[in-house]
Amino acid sequence: MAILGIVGKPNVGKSTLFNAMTEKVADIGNYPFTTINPNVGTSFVSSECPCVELDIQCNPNNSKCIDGTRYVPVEIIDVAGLVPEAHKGKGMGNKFLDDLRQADAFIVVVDASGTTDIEGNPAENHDPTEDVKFLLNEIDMWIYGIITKNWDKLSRKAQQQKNTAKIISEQLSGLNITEDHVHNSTRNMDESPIKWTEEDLLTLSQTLRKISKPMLICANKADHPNAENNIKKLKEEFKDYIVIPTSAEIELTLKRAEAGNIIKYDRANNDFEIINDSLNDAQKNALNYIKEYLKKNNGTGVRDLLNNAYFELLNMIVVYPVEDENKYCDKKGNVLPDAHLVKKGTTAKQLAYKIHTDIGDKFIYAVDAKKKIRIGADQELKEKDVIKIVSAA
Ligand SMILES: Nc1nc2c(ncn2[C@@H]2O[C@H](COP(=O)(O)OP(=O)(O)OP(=O)(O)O)[C@@H](O)[C@H]2O)c(=O)[nH]1
Repeated sequence: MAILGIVGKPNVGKSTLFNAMTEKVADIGNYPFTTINPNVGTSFVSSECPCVELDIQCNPNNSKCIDGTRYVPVEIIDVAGLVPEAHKGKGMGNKFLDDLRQADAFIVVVDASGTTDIEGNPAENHDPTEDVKFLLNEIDMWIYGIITKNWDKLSRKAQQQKNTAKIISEQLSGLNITEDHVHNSTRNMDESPIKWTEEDLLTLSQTLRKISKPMLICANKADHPNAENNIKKLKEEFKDYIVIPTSAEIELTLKRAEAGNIIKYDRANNDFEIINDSLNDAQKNALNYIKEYLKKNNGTGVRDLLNNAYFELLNMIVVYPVEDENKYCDKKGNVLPDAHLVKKGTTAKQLAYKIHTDIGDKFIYAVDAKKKIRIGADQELKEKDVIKIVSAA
């Protein structure tokens, strides 16, 4: 499963966002945490369940379906400890970088209200585009640090063996950087690595960061009056990135009000209903303000953030393997039991391998259950496909 890391300087709202994403609510269910690490949590991406289109009742097993929306669990890491020069081991530098290594993609959280300076202290009119640049630079410098460790020796070895890409990718092992990535990134550089300048190595680090750590920008505290301008600025400055305005605070408030049986939160429609009639005026006013905010901004942005991270940035789709293509169920009769998040381009046979190595090894063909047609091993799957895999017994 692809893991998403939340990063950003202190006080931008990372913990608030992490809690808003990962705190359990009764409705969505109690997923056991897969790890005992307190900064790792389970959240959900959501997409329309095929039960709507097929007009059937589903009984999900590995995910939840609420009013036709399927919630598929994903893992989130709160990567705490980013301070300037974290790459040199300042603050919790090494822990920060270790967590970062585990993430397949990350959400860069910035304070769109401009009320925290580069180190996370209270400020006025701070420009959040600076924070994004600072974070990218930290990661570049971290990669640069790894590549250039023992560079003299390493570059000579690469030169002798005429296999620069292999040697650099080995040096960066654990970062999802392949030999091909390095090969493509060094295409325009001198053939002899011993001739590379510091600038060449920095550019290489940047290119490798872009390949190995896709990111999107979360413009948090979007509820603050100064946020609008800063969000515009972020979108203009980082045209190649997805920028999502969020109010983690409002999302967390709603989630806790839901857990406390004060409201019924209708996530799909960005609305809620108050179900507790003992609220005081201040509480009612706060909830009315939030209702207006949701209407005006199409929600708190937190759901968009997760969906964009998985469906756009990581290019994933949700597919539904079944064992009976007529009843859309597994052996026990559970209808549309499992939702699998897979990379766009995943083939029927690759899905078989994801379910079980044995099923992959003995794959014969698959069936598109919605269309009731046979599909071959190399057929690429589409969003919301319901697939039966036929394998040799
Ligand atoms: N207005 C507003 N305030 C927010 C929002 N999210 C977080 N905050 C506030 O910002 C402050 C910092 O939030 P945290 O979640 O602790 O920030 P952090 O990035 O985890 O900070 P560190 O733990 O120091 O790294 C708190 O006072 C939050 O209440 C938001 O969406 N809107």
